Amino acid sequence: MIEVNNLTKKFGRKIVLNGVSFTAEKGEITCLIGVNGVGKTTILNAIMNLTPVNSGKILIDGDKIKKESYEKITFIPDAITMPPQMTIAQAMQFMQDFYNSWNQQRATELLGFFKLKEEERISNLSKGNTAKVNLLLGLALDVDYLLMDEPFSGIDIFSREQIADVFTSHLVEDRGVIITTHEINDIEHIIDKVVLLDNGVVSKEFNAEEVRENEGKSVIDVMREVYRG
Ligand SMILES: Nc1ncnc2c1ncn2[C@@H]1O[C@H](COP(=O)(O)OP(=O)(O)OP(=O)(O)O)[C@@H](O)[C@H]1O
Repeated sequence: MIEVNNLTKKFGRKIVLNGVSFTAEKGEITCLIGVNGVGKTTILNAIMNLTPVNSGKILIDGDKIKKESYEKITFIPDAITMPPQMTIAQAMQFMQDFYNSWNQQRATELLGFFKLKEEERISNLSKGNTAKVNLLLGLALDVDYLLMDEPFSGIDIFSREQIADVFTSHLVEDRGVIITTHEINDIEHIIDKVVLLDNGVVSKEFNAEEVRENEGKSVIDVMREVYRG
């Protein structure tokens, strides 16, 4: 489990996170939702220890993040970090050379799932296919937790659906996934837990299925209540 406890973060005098707490379980997809600039990326960076925080505590399976933690948690940023002149095959080789946790079998399966061609250059890919390669490079690592920043942002409906399908497949099951988004159209069905962020705090944390069953409400219904008051 990832536990985020009372996280505060300031940039200069601007308070971006003002006591954010939530948990994300293994085997579940947790979605951090909030408008642009609410601090979603900052939270992921804080979990990975990529940005200093002012206060608060983050635990991964009960431990503070340490060197070994990077073998069980990975961060997939919202833009691909591989040089554009690389082919997909070269990017995969790079990852294999760099990470002990690279799983070539899963990578090959993901290539097929996303219908990507290894010999294609990253610079020649469409936006949707670039997003898929970016996800492939992260999902092919044998890690327990995956953090993904806006994996559905700015891509067409068919690519969104294909990416959503990968989340409900065996390629992701059993892992703990945290994704961020500012809109949940087309992806509501893949989400287990929702963390709504507003004004530097968690305004609501809930299980999507429970709210659907017990209150007959969709995630969007709850968002409307929270954000529109
Ligand atoms: N390095 C930085 N220096 C100063 N301010 C920053 C820095 N990084 C982020 N911020 C500010 O912190 C706030 C939160 O940024 P963050 O990128 O975490 O938001 P977000 O919710 O991920 O937004 P988006 O949906 O646009 O990606 C924003 O107001 C942003 O301008």
